[in-house]
Amino acid sequence: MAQKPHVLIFPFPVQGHINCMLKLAELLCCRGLYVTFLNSHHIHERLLCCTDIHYHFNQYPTFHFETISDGLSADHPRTGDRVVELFHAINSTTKPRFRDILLGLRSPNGRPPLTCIIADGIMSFTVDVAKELHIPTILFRTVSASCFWAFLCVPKLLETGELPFSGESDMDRLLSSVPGLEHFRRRDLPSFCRTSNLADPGFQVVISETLQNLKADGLLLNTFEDLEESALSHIRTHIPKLYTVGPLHAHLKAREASNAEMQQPSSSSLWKEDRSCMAWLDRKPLNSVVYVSFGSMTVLTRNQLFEFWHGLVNSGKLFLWVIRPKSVNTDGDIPAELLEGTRKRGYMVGWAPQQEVLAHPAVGGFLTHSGWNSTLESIYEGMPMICWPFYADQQVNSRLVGEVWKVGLDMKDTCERAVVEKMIKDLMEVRREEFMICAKDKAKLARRSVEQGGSSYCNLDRLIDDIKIMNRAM
Ligand SMILES: O=c1ccn([C@@H]2O[C@H](COP(=O)(O)OP(=O)(O)O[C@H]3O[C@H](CO)[C@@H](O)[C@H](O)[C@H]3O)[C@@H](O)[C@H]2O)c(=O)[nH]1
Ligand SMILES: C[C@H]1CC[C@@H]2C(C(=O)O)=CO[C@@H](O)[C@@H]21
Repeated sequence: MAQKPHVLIFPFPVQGHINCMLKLAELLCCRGLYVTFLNSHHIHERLLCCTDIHYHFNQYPTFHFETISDGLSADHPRTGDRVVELFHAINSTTKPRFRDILLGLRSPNGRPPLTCIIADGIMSFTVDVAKELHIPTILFRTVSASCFWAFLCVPKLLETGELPFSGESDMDRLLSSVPGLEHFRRRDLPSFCRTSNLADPGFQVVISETLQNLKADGLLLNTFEDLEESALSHIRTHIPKLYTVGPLHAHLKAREASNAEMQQPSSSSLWKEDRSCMAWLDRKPLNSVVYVSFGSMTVLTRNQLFEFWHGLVNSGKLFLWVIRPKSVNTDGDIPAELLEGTRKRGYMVGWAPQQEVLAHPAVGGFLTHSGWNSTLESIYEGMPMICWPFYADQQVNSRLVGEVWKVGLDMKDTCERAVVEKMIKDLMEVRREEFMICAKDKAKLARRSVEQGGSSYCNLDRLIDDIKIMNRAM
């Protein structure tokens, strides 16, 4: 009889990628598959220091962590503004070492040989290395289907002359030459497209990675059919083997709810969660608090910090704000009215248990950078959003929120205090009803997708069946 399948999961080493790929790993372990999860040394150390992840995964005898260098020094900030350095380091250091890891996993100690790889779609070198060793690879792109579609359309946009555009010119012009991008303006394209220089390294990396994704044996997306129907149907014309299995955090929760033996989900935070904010929320009225977080990679200028801060204080609403260590320079004087407004109505933490915060009855709105995990977590909780995208896919996601799903407001490209104040008042009071109707509707669809018989539930089954077929063919 064939041994159980063994999958190597290899995320790009940043928080937003680790979170959803660990959820996938756990879902596969629940179904009895062997999983080796390949972390960078840096990420792994942070996880060990900030979470009980080792203890949590001990419940799965088929799970195993491996580590590899990301090629950067320990003190590199690994923030969004310096992500190109991470790409270069991975290319020069991680890529050659990845081959050795695969060779070692062909006959690992006490575990079956590798059946296939599920690697991050932004590291498509994995497909080439695996092909050499005759190992199938499914890529997991952790962005929205809509963003992935926008990336796939870049060659067409170049051909029709809609790209490149120079500087900040005519940013509100709607795109018109490519099907599936009708709702998007220039400013809603991934931030890497905001360049007149086609040799720009950020632009080059993401576009060439996206085109390379077509050579994998399949593509996984952390989304669900009812949320991004149009983008998904366009992608399928290029990639028929497409598995939508999201929202993964909810998918795992649903499996846990139906299996009394499974432990509660574990945190995979790279910073220590400050749980004191939960007690603060417990003392606040229903739907009264604006939760503010810009994710794991955003950096703010001092001016942006103060604009947001004034806007929040002037809105008169309660707010819980995550200010990640080293994400902004907070040295120097802080205006007295901000300190006073925060003392009366605010609470700040370095890192929060975000999924629990979004599920808390006191929270009524989310001011977010529109990272894809945060967007899905908010959708799942029926939480309306104000979006201030920082970079990459976030410009696309915030347009989906404001214009396509109508579950909030897109504040992109400004954070003037008056705009922040007005949008908070609109979200929490003036236009609350209209946002809540759409948000509740999307939340219902999200929950249905991960229940037995739902699209993501069935697609995960299909993924596992396909992995079993690969295993038999070995
Ligand atoms: O105080 C906090 C703040 C965030 N989170 C969690 O951290 C994750 C953040 O992920 P995401 O919202 O996707 O943002 P980034 O960390 O910025 O993620 C990167 O990866 C994402 C997936 O590809 C992209 O969408 C983003 O643009 C990219 O910056 C989420 O699961 C949050 O729940 C916490 O647990 N506590
Ligand atoms: C590091 C960022 C550059 C591109 C990556 C990405 C993707 O297109 O897959 C999305 O968000 C970021 O985390 C990645």
